[in-house]
Amino acid sequence: MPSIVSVENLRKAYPGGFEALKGVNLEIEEGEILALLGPNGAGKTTLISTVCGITVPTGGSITVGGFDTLTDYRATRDLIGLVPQEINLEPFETVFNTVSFSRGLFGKPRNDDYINRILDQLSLGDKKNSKIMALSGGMKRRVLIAKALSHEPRVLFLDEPTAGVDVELRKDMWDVVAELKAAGVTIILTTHYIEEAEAIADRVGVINGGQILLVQDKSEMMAQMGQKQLQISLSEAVAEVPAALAGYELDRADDGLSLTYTYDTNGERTGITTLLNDLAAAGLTMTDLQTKQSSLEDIFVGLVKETA
Ligand SMILES: Nc1ncnc2c1ncn2[C@@H]1O[C@H](COP(=O)(O)OP(=O)(O)OP(=O)(O)O)[C@@H](O)[C@H]1O
Repeated sequence: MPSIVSVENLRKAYPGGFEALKGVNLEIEEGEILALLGPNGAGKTTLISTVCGITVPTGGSITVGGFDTLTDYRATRDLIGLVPQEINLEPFETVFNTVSFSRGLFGKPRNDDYINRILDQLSLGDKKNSKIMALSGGMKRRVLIAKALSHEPRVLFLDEPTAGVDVELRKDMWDVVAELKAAGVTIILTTHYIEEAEAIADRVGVINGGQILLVQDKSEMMAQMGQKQLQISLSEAVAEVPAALAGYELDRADDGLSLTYTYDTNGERTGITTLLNDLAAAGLTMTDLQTKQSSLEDIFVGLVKETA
């Protein structure tokens, strides 16, 4: 699939010298949902702002729909909708006008049918004449999405769409995102929530310290999550893994009191039975066994720790 957004060696140093982006490369495919996962201060908002032309990079280049964000700013900005983290709506304005004005700001001719369609799609149809101040927090977030879609962008950036939102509303937002994807919009969202990335993304990018550490298909991540670990507690510490068990690639704990065996739950055989027999044959006595499923969270925490 062709890239709709292409980010090459992107750098951003803020005045004062702090480098929030340190050479980011990222290809976003048309029609996908990409989740950018990263801890506070990782550079997610800076990356989005730079692609949207709000923040000027100090190095590298970005194209959107083939246009350069610096030399063809207008063309790229027209292709992008941005849903910001903060709710910044005019409280006394109606929902319809809020969204329709936003379209006007992009120089697009008035199109009430289109605005009504997105309001319906976001379940705001019956609120179109309500004032913003009369809406719940969840509805205000939907208005932000409607505003971002008002000029018919092809790419939608959602910056922490469900931060501070309750579980039910979060699921609601996930449904909205899935519907937008079905309507052909490419979606990039930033999130702290690993389960959010797991639930809705096609691909997941992990960002930390201004660098993209990994971008992977969610299904590949699922395959990684298929890995399980068996922790074997021993009655006596071992100084090293016995040579007879070398084939199992066991990890020895620092105190020598346990060994961890990693196996693939998707495989035909786990190898556990033979391992336990070989352990006994090597003269080791077990006091306990524990299994642990590695999750996207483990992968994420491990990656972020490595680069901390
Ligand atoms: N205008 C600015 N001037 C100086 N430093 C900034 C500025 N904006 C952001 N930073 C710094 O750049 C780093 C990345 O910030 P950014 O907001 O992009 O992170 P983030 O991943 O979006 O974090 P969060 O999840 O907390 O929103 C942070 O260390 C932040 O303090």
